[in-house]
Amino acid sequence: MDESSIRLKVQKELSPRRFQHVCGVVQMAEELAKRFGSDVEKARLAAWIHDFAREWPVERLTQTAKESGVDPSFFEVKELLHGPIAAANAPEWFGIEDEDVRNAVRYHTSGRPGMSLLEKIVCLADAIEPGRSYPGVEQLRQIAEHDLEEALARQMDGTIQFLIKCNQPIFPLTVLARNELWEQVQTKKIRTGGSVSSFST
Ligand SMILES: Nc1ncnc2c1ncn2[C@@H]1O[C@H](COP(=O)(O)OP(=O)(O)O)[C@@H](O)[C@H]1O
Repeated sequence: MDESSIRLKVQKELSPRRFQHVCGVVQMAEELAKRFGSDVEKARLAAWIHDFAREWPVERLTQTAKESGVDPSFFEVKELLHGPIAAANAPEWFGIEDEDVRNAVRYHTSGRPGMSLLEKIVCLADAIEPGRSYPGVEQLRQIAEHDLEEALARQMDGTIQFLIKCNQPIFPLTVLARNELWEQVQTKKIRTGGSVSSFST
């Protein structure tokens, strides 16, 4: 399926507001892919399909997730199911077989340890696309100008803090991803002789 057919299929599935968000993620993912040397086409494809099932009712999400063989851990946090569902069905729905693209879709909300460059890009693009407005997003965009890992680590810190404040469960892979990203940031700074500044949201 070509990109414009995928775009149309996604548009039909989503509310105008959500579709606008997806367009923003595509734009941001392309920008980040160019900036950090990833495959632009793959970044755009993952961004187009990442929220395909985002507006489905929870019954449909759980039913489809079961039928699609989604990892049981995702059932603990229903808000995360739409990613793995789109990833599992990407070959059938969009003709997308690429494992890196599908993993970027699967983990776009939660992240995971050992994220590929493409996974990091899609995850961050989702959080800082031009339509997003929340305290701290501008600072994340500034950091994303030069450091993908630091921007993503700080974004995950923000999500974790938000979930704690709301007494919500935190998907364990997010914590592992966050720890690993900070380690990557520190290692990079030590190598280049810089320091990590503290940051408040
Ligand atoms: N790591 C996580 N662990 C648990 N719940 C999460 C996590 N990340 C996000 N969520 C929940 O999922 C919801 C949707 O997250 P969001 O990033 O807005 O997803 P999307 O980009 O798919 O719209 C959040 O409001 C939050 O309740």
